[in-house]
Order: sequence, then structure tokens, then C-alpha cells
Amino acid sequence: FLKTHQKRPEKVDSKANSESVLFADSNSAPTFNPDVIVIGSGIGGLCAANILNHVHKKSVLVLESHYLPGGCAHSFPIKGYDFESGPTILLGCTQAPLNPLRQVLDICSLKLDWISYKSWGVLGDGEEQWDLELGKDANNRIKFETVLSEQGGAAAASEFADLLDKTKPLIVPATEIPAMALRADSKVLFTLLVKHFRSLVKLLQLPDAGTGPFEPYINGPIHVVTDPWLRSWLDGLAFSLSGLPAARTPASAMSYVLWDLHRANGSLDYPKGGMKSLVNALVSGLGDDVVRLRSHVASIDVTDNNVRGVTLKSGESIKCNEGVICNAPLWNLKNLLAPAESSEDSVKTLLGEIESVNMTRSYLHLHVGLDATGIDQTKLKPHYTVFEKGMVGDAEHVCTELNMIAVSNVCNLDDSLEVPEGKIMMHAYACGNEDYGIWENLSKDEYELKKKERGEALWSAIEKVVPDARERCEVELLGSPLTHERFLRRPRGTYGAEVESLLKDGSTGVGGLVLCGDGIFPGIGLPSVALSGVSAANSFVSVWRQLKSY
Ligand SMILES: Cc1cc2nc3c(=O)[nH]c(=O)nc-3n(C[C@H](O)[C@H](O)[C@H](O)COP(=O)(O)OP(=O)(O)OC[C@H]3O[C@@H](n4cnc5c(N)ncnc54)[C@H](O)[C@@H]3O)c2cc1C
Repeated sequence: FLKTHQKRPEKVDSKANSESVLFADSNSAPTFNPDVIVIGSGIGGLCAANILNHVHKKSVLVLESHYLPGGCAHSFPIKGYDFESGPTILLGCTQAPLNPLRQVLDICSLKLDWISYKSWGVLGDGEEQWDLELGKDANNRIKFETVLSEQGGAAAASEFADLLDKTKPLIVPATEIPAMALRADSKVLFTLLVKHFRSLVKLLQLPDAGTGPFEPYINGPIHVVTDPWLRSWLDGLAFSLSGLPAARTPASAMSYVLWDLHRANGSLDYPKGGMKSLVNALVSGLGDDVVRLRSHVASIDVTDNNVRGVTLKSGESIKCNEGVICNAPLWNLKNLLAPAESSEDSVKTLLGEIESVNMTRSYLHLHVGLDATGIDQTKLKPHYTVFEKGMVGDAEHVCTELNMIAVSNVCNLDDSLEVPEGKIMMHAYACGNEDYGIWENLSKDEYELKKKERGEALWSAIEKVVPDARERCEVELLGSPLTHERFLRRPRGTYGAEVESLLKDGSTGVGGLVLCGDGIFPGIGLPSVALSGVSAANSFVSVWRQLKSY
């Protein structure tokens, strides 16, 4: 599956093994002028590069600032543990209709083994605990209905059934239109007209063509959810998707997730070997030396409204034949385009647009390595959502800081993960609501104290799963918004763009410059950024070539 179509000059050392590809130093990597330069090896950038290379036969060069590929999805080795920095929860990777990420892997012939599982645990502040069972039972009844009738009020189950019904039209784009049909320019209408006419008609009948928030589906006019328990759960679920309450989360993402979790045979999917195996597949799929690590792009070079290439922090300039896809977080473009800002009107306009894109807040992480002696994994779940301050309340309460904490216990799923013999790793994180401001300008002692204070809620969440976790702990790493900013190159450690201000596509008005990643609709999440990566890649070929490619 390492087949590659790169058109590269002969000086490239094709004998380098995949390890050296992954850990290549930028100084030793040979340079060539590719058709397209991709800035950033996040999942969005890697998907764009793979589609350009495998499907459209373009040569690409991916320039990554960090010494590890994958962006938010990178894994890092410490003391024999391979900790996962971010995502672990995926759906739509094993059963049709497959999500855009799996579609990219398939069209590029990149093989991964998937582990499917069907429930995760939810733990409240007191005795409250329940399991989110996915899918339907033998009588075709949604399994979640049992929890709804036990935990929610009398109307909860029927309101939920109505909600699924009312939001069904919204899943049309995700279930009927393949990612390869999209492109980051207005010509997308042609591909949809030619190959997906019926779905396009359905799409155009949706409010805002399916791009708006979930608000009308829980607060009316389309549907009203009144049950407080159900509303709280929807806020919790939405918050983990977007860093925002349900009303402000993209309606398309919410509808798709609700449908997928509760469809017959609904499951969650985890790549065997962890997110590292996903990132490795996407990196190796590009061939040797295509992903250059430790290669921080300092500027995107634009003249006469066209992208000519990039200049690295080291001073090296690399030219491209056709253009640049920027996968770096949107707000980084301010620096990347600074040299061209005064002379190029299109750059000024683009930066003006980006200035109005609001960031969600940041993260707090706790990665721990634990002695697993006596822990019975069969009694535990691969994931928990812990509500430290209780689940039920208004959206502000559910999404308040240090309340909802995700605890990931992926050793429960996959015994091939890298951990020392007899140990497990866990990752607790408070998502998208940690204020960067409270971490700024602290002295070293203040910073350490803040980590200890704020980390308590994460420890408490882990202790709800493994009560004596602190005694078992042999590795403890607390990551603040500053860590997030530093290692993920995300300004103010942001989780991503707020949904209301997402860019509608990756087109920029600057010739040859296209954007992808979680600042572009549909926003945060691996399937979403894969979709924006595919769209960005497709806009480098004509509509007719795109139509013939899938
Ligand atoms: C803790 C956490 C948990 C999450 N959980 C899930 C989950 O369970 N499921 C899910 O689907 N999603 C999850 N997400 C969201 C998901 O991980 C992200 O939305 C997605 O990975 C973002 O991908 P991206 O391609 O947009 O960008 P990024 O991952 O941000 O990648 C951008 C890359 O660009 C590089 N870069 C930036 N500037 C430069 C420069 N100047 N030069 C060169 N390189 C540069 C960065 O180093 C980075 O590697 C989670 C995120 C986090 C942080």
C-alpha cells in the first residue's frame, strides 16, 4: 500500500525507510519544486496531499513545523508510552456510508485495521452513571431509549425520536454525496449538478443548505426539546464535537452524529495501533521525504495576486508549480501573509475575513501512565464522559469550565498500543473551555501551582474510573493551553473556530492559495477536516478531471 505517484527529481533518496520519513530532519531532506506545497501535516493537510498525489497525480511537499506529524492527532513517546495528544473518538469508519476520512483512505488504497465498539460510559457528580449504548436492539428499537426513559422525564424518549426524524433530511450531504464531489470553489455546483443532482435538490431544500447551527432543531421553529435531561445531554454531546453548546453546533454535524450513533449496528471505530497508525498510513502513503518535519513556514510568497511558493524560518525558499494548501490554523495566516499584506489587495481582503473568525477556548490535558495490576479492563469502558459538576442544567452549566471531562482509556480497546508491560495509559481532557488568559504571563512557580490547582478536576475524573489512580501513577503530564499552543501551533491553544464564523470553503481570492482544516466548514473533527482537505485538493484540477476521478 505504499504505492506512490510522486513525480520527483532523481536526487530524491527513495531508499529511506518509513521511520526516517517520520523523523526526518528538515536539514537532511532534499528539496524539489512540487506542484503543490501543503503547509501543515494535520489530518486535513495529509488528506489533501494524499488526494493530490494518489488521485490527481500531482507532486506534493508537506512542510510541518513540529518534529512529529499529525497536528492535533499526533502521538508522542514518553517513557515507553505512546500518548495520544488529541482525538480518539471516531464514527463512520467501518460501515457504509463511510465518513470522508475513511473515503480518503480507501480511494488512496491506504489500509488500516479498525476496532469497533458499541458503548461508552457517562459519570455524573454523585451516584449518577449510565452507559451510552449505540445502535438498535433486535426489535429495531434504539438502545439509548432505555437510558432516556430511566434518566429523562416522561417526554424525553418521544422528543428524541422526533428529533431524529426532523433532522434526518440534514444527513443527506454526509450520507449521499461523496467527499470527492466537493471542491473549494463555486464550481462545486457543476460536480453536484452532473453527478449528484437528486441529492443537490434535497440539499437546497434545507434551511441554509444545511450549513446553519442546530438551534432551530432544539429551540424551534423546526423542533423543540423541552426535557431538561435530554437538553443537557445534547449540550454535552455537542460540546465535545464543537466546543460549543448544541444550539451553536453545526446542525449537519449534530444530525450526522445522532443518526450514526443510533442507527442499526451503530458503532464507534478506533484504528488498530492508535491514531499513530492513521497518521503513519497517511504519511507513508505519500512516499519518502514528502513530509518534511521541523520545517516551519515563515511566509507564503505572493506576487501579482498569485502564490509562488513559501519561505521557511531557516531562510530556505521553496517554489511551487501550481499553488499552496495551507492547513495551519486560520489565524496563523496573519503572520504567514504579512510580507504580502501591504502590496496585495486579495491578501488584505482574506486577512480581513479571517479577523472576524472567532476562536473557541482551549484545553487542559492530563496524560497518565498507570500500573494496571488488578485492574479488570472488562469492567471498564474505552471512553467516559465525566460531569464533575453534574450533567443536568442549562447550556452554560453543562459547558462550564472544568465540568465536562473526557477520559480516554484506549488500552481497553487495543492491546497492541505501545505501553510498558503491565501498564495502561489514560488521557483526561477538559475540552474547549479553558481560558488561555489565566495562563498568560505567569512566573514558573505560579504556572506550576496553576497546573496543580486546575489539574485536580482531571485527576478527580480519572479517579471516578480508577479510584486509586494516583497511587498507581508512574507518569503524569499536565498540558495547559500554553502546551497546546506550543506543540500544536494553535494560537491561544484554541480548539478551533466557532461555528458561526467558519469560512464556508477554502477558497481565498489569492491565486493558487487554498485553505483546509478545522477553520473551514464543517469545522472541528477528523472527518470534517478530511472533507476540507479533499475539497482543497480537488480545486487544483478541472471539474471534468475531478468528475472522472471517482
Ligand atoms: C484533545 C483533543 C481531542 C479531540 N478529540 C477528537 C475526537 O475524539 N474525534 C475527532 O474527530 N476530533 C477530535 N478532536 C478534533 C480534531 O483533532 C481536530 O479538529 C483536527 O485534528 C484538526 O486537524 P487540522 O488538519 O485542521 O489541523 P491541525 O491538527 O491543527 O494541524 C495543523 C498542522 O499545521 C502545522 N503548522 C502550523 N503552522 C505551521 C507553519 N507555519 N509551518 C508549518 N507547519 C505549521 C501544525 O504544527 C500542525 O501539525 C480533538 C482535538 C483535541 C485537541
